[in-house]
Amino acid sequence: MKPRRSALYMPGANERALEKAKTLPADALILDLEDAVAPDAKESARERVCGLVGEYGEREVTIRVNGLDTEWHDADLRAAAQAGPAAVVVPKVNSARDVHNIERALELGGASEETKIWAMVETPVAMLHAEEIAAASERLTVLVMGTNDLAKELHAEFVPGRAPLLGGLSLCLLAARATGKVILDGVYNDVKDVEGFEAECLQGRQFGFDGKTLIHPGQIEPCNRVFAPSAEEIEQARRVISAFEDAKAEGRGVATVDGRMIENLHVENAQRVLALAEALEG
Ligand SMILES: CC(C)(COP(=O)(O)OP(=O)(O)OC[C@H]1O[C@@H](n2cnc3c(N)ncnc32)[C@H](O)[C@@H]1OP(=O)(O)O)[C@@H](O)C(=O)NCCC(=O)NCCSC(=O)C[C@H](O)C(=O)O
Ligand SMILES: [Mg+2]
Repeated sequence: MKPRRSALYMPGANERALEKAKTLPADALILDLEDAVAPDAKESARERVCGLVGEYGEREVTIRVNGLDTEWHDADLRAAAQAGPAAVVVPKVNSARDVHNIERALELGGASEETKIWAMVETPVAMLHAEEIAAASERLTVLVMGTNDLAKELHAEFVPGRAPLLGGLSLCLLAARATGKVILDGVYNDVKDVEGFEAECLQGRQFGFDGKTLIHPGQIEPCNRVFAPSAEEIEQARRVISAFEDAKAEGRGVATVDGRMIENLHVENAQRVLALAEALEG
């Protein structure tokens, strides 16, 4: 299991941030050529970012290219295919056909099979097509929520608890789980609001997201903490597995731990918790 608790965006035009990220403990990095880069800096940012892909050690390094309907998209994908990041992050993916076009462009650009597609889902159409997007390709491994664009398109307001966005978040989560893909939550814009940020991480985790996308180094530590299993959860997972093993040895398919029923499905959850804990240790 590959931990994706935290994925930090870095503007591709910001040399200082790109340098600083070499020492930041985010699980994944998203070198951004889209929203955070002004039009007249797109080409220099593309060159810089593609040259930096190998500079961040073990972490998963991805490149966010410009959207399919922009003048920069084709050149971004060609350059990314050659640079060989862990994934290209493509904004505003709206259909299976979009995914197929990205896949074809990567193949034509000579991308290695190791370079995956992370599709950003951030429009009303994408919410309604989430399953076909997620299922469109084996190369597509991760869905990434774009909650700023989604709120804009919905004419929704940002409110604590994100009630206006919950329908879209749920549809994308259902699509990710139905197709066996990883899914990352959207960004939290107020980089000074630590409490609000942590509450949103917790909400994302409780919903079932695998991790969250971030915009500032200060968001990494709380995000990694919230999305990692706690010592109590690890201990509980071990107890669940052990109680079920004992029950099975006695010919029973059900056990209890602290008065709660344990069946095979709870064991699968416990195994997932332990797998993530081990991946984080290792
Ligand atoms: C949000 C920011 C503009 C805040 O910038 P600033 O006020 O300059 O931050 P600080 O002074 O607190 O920075 C402290 C140090 O940290 C470095 N830094 C800041 N941000 C990053 C980063 N993202 N990665 C790496 N390093 C970073 C600064 O350089 C300072 O370093 P030092 O000088 O050594 O102390 C800024 O944080 C920022 O630009 N964030 C990223 C914005 C971004 O990428 N936006 C696009 C992605 S989000 C998106 O597109 C949403 C999605 O599509 C949707 O629809 O929802
Ligand atoms: Mg967006």
